[in-house]
Amino acid sequence: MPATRPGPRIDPERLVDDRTVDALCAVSPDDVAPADRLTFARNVFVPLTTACRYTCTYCTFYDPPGQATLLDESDIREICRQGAEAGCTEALFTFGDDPDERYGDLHATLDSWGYETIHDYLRRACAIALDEGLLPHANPGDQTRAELAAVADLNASMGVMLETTARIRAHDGPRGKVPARRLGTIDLAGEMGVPFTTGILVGIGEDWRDRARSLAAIAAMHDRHGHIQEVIVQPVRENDRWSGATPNSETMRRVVAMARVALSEDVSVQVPPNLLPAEELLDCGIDDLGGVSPVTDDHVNPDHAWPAVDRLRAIADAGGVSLDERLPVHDRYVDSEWLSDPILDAIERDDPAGERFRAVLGRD
Ligand SMILES: O=c1nc2n(C[C@H](O)[C@H](O)[C@H](O)CO)c3cc(O)ccc3cc-2c(=O)[nH]1
Ligand SMILES: C[C@H]1O[C@@H](n2cnc3c(N)ncnc32)[C@H](O)[C@@H]1O
Ligand code: MET
Ligand code: SF4
Repeated sequence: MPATRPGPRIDPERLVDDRTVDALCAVSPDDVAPADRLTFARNVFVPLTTACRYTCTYCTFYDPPGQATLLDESDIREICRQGAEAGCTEALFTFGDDPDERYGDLHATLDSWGYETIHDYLRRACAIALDEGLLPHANPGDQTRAELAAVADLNASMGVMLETTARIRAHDGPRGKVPARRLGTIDLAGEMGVPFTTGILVGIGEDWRDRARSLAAIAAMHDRHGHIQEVIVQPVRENDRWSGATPNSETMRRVVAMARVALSEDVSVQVPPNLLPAEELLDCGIDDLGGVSPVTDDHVNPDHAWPAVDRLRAIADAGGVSLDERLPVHDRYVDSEWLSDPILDAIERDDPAGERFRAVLGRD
């Protein structure tokens, strides 16, 4: 049995009352106003390691012990260099949650490189990204305070998908994600003033009340700390490990509208344009299309290619709204209250990367 992941927990049942859930369950797309613009970011996806202590049954990203990959420094540098050359602004570090003791080889390799944990190595990876002219956005799953503190100042923003507050079969067993632990991470990030991305995964066994509760829990986190910059409403997609259907358009329309009503206006509602037809959601309150990559695959959903920016523009045109590029951290967080000196320096520096970052900010 793996040891339970340490760190704070927040019980979602205590955070959200039934009346709020009832009210959100009554929301329909007719209740929301369409946004007047769409934003997106250009990124590279850097899959630091495919080793993971969890085994979410919808996920093909993780590899079992003995088969997991670990990028070395030159791999990381090369991906980032290509991204910067292609005009990207973001290095998205998405990888397995804190690999446990089953992954002996990985820990031996990290040790031989001088790192105690994957979190220590993430700090190095973020430094490489900055050095190559990209802003890091790390998505490392559950975090303790010490782990967040070890990397927060080298990230423009960070994120963890809540997925759902519900207890579902996809997260069952000793290697299942614990919603209270995910909420604990989101809360910690708020306490530490980290601009944060989170979201829900739709269609993994949760019901409508669970969706409402999950969105209301995220809203409660934002009420506490003001740090939620965007909420991703993501449909689960079929793959070799998950044969359940993807949610249909009607479901996605209703859940996006629910997100728009649950969250305050300063929180963006994002849908991933490679996983669903975003055109069908423009009137339900989305205002962001997330990160797309001209260079790398979406390693979590590798069968779903990123659309080109021209395609995003066609989506925006179809809805009669503007399309604006943004940095991984949303504009309203680009100040010294939210960002560390190393990140602000990178944005303000008189070098090609700084110019690229400021040009994107100026366009917004
Ligand atoms: O689970 C997450 N996925 C994040 N994603 C990934 C994306 O939304 C999808 O979850 C994956 O690409 C899977 O299809 C991002 C993608 C971007 O291009 C830019 C930022 C993010 C941020 C997150 C994040 O914080 N958490
Ligand atoms: C990086 C994020 O990708 C999402 N994720 C994991 N597996 C799938 C899938 N089959 N379909 C869609 N999203 C998925 C989870 O929400 C995770 O947090
Ligand atoms: C590839 S999944 C994304 C990162 C992390 N393992 C999580 O589930 O939050
Ligand atoms: S979704 Fe993240 S936590 Fe779950 S198995 Fe995949 S990599 Fe691990």
